[in-house]
Amino acid sequence: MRPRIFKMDLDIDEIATDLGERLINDILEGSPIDAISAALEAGAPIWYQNQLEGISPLHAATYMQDLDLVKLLIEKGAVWNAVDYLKITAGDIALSYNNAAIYNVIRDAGIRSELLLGLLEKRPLADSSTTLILRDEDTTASGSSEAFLGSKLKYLVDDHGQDICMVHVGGEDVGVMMGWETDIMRETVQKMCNPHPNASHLKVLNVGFGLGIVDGFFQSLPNPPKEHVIIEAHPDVLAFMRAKGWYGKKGVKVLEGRWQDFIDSPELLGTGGFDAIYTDTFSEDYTDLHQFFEKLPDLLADGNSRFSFFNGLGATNAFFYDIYTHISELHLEGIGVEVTWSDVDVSFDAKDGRWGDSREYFTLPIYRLPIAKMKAL
Ligand SMILES: C[S@@+](CC[C@H](N)C(=O)[O-])C[C@H]1O[C@@H](n2cnc3c(N)ncnc32)[C@H](O)[C@@H]1O
Repeated sequence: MRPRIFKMDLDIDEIATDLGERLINDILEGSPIDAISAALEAGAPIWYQNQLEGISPLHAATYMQDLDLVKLLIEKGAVWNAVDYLKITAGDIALSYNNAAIYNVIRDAGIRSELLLGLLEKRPLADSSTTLILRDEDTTASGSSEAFLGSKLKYLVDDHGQDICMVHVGGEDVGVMMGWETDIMRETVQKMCNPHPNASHLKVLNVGFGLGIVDGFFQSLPNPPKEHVIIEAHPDVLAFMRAKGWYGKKGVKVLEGRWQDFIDSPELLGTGGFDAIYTDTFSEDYTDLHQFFEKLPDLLADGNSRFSFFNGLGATNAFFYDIYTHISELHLEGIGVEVTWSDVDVSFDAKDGRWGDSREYFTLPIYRLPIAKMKAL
């Protein structure tokens, strides 16, 4: 029996390879949609990625800019987030052709499938080599909260004078927070607090201190917050905060621990709600962010209160970044919170050595900054 089963497996592999290669070639040669549809009906594997470049039928149809075929393939279950050997998705190809119609079809398929599956499990690695980038499992300090909170952090200033908080992950340094994000943090505080009807007595909540950049901007407002709560979980960051005098600042209250430990506690719920809430953690994934979103109705003071978060998931690929941005908007909308987005140009120093030898976790030229508010009833 065994050799025969083995032989059958081989045959099936060969047939799938043959049909898959043929399917992709036919698409690239412009075969009519009816012929492609018939090939799929006859068993040509829609999931196949060719041997030469690792492209899928969806990549091929997108290269051909054939909207109807793209729709058909999506309808038949094409893998919307397959990446070829160069880590390019069909969405990236549509983007490079500036083909909005095809791009939207693929992006919406991605959004639907992620919403359906409910959860985007693990934060993607910049150098992921799997096909399913959004679901990459990462148990290191960059993707596992437990591993991160048990790791040693380094605070340093690089050759460009940039402040960095670093963690060492499997042979490489990863920035937990880097000085180049200062413009993002400045803009975020401006957009959350200026103007605000409670500007003279703001109540602010920030989750994740890092380098203290965003907290520094809150403190630099013309009227520093009346109450400024900071939740921080990492012992090395807490030591840094103590050394920099944050525990003694007027109005500042440091809650030592994970936000999950405090989210339902009287320390937060007893404040009567916050005027501005920001969250920017590390090693957490979209699932955690989504859980935080769901607590917002209890945490925001009123219709003037604003929420923002570091929108950095998927930020090494324009297509995945767009998917995360849309999914967060849809989830926030689902809990009655509406988001407006603005762009922050972060391309200015991209080639200016801001990464050094560390992992590049944000390689896009534009940061999409969210400002969210409870919808008026
Ligand atoms: C990217 S940094 C924040 C940077 C900050 N926005 C700034 O302007 O400098 C992330 C911070 O979140 C902290 N952190 C990670 N997971 C956390 C959690 N579950 N609860 C609270 N803090 C967390 C990390 O220790 C780190 O200090």
